[in-house]
Amino acid sequence: MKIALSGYGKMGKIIEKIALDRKHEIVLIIDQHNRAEIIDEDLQQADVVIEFSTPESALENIRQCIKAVVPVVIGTTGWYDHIDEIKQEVADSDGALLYASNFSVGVNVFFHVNKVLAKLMNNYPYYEVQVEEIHHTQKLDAPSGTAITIAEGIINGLDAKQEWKNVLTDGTTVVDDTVKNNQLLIESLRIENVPGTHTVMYDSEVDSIEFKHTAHNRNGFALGAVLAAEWLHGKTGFYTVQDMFNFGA
Ligand SMILES: NC(=O)C1=CN([C@@H]2O[C@H](COP(=O)(O)OP(=O)(O)OC[C@H]3O[C@@H](n4cnc5c(N)ncnc54)[C@H](OP(=O)(O)O)[C@@H]3O)[C@@H](O)[C@H]2O)C=CC1
Ligand SMILES: O=C(O)C1=N[C@H](C(=O)O)C[C@H](O)C1
Repeated sequence: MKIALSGYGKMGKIIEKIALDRKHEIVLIIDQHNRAEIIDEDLQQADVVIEFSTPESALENIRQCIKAVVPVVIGTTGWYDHIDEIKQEVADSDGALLYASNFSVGVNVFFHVNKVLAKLMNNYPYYEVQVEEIHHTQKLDAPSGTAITIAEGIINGLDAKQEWKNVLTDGTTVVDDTVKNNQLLIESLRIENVPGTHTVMYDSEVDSIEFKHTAHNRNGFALGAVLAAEWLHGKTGFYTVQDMFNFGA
C-alpha cells in the first residue's frame, strides 16, 4: 500500500518504520514545514493518509483528505468537537475515514471492559469514580483523547455521572475542587517521558478498585494505526477503531 504520513513527529516516525516493515511504501511525508505546499494531487498518490499531527492542524489536514477523496486514518487528538461535521463531510464526498483516540489493542480491550464495569457499578452507588491520565510534558491537549473515550464509556454506563470535567494537577493536590456530584473528574498529570497511563478508580470508605492501562512505549499505538490503514483500504464510510477490533458493544 502507498501511505502518506501527515505529521512526522514521535508517532509519524514509528509509524513509518512499522509500515516499511510491513512492506508498505511511504510516498509522502507532511510536516509543519511543507504543509502549505501540499495540494490534492500530492495526497492522491497515496492509498491512505495516516494523520498524527497536532490538535490545531488536524482538522484542516483531515478536510483536505476528504476533499481529495483520499482515505484517512486519524490518531491526532483534540479535534473531537468537530466529529459530527466531519462525519457529514465524509458521507457527502463518499470518502473513507477511521479515527481513534488510541490505536493500541490493550487500550481498546480496556475501553470495552471499562463500559461493562461502569454498568455493573450502578449497583454499588457508594463508590465514587474518577479517571486519571498521565502523559509526557510535550503533550499539547488535556485531557487525553483516551481519557475522553474512557469518560464517555463511564458516562454512558453509570447513571450517577452526566458529564466530565478536567483538572490539570501536579499529582498531590487537585487545583480545582468545584467538581459537581454528577461530573466525572478527569485528572491530568504531565510527567517527563510517560507514553500514556490511564486509570479508572472506584473508591469507597472500605476499599478501592483501580483499573489501569500503562503503555510501555508508542509501538502499540503505531502498529494499530498501520493495521487500521490496511483495514480501511478499499472501504468507504466513517469508522472508529472499534469497527476494526470488533469487541462488541
Ligand atoms: N490515537 C493514538 O493512538 C495516539 C494519538 N496520539 C496523538 O497524535 C498526535 C501526534 O502525536 P506525536 O507524534 O507524539 O506529536 P509530535 O509533536 O511528536 O509530532 C507532531 C508532528 O506534527 C507536525 N505538524 C505540525 N503542524 C503540522 C501540520 N499543519 N500538518 C502536518 N503536520 C504538522 C509536526 O511537525 P514539526 O516537527 O515540523 O513541528 C510534528 O512532526 C497528538 O495529537 C497525540 O495526542 C499519539 C499517540 C497515540
Ligand atoms: O499524546 C500522546 O502521546 C498520546 N495521545 C493519545 C491520547 O491523547 O489519548 C493516545 C496516547 O495516550 C498517547
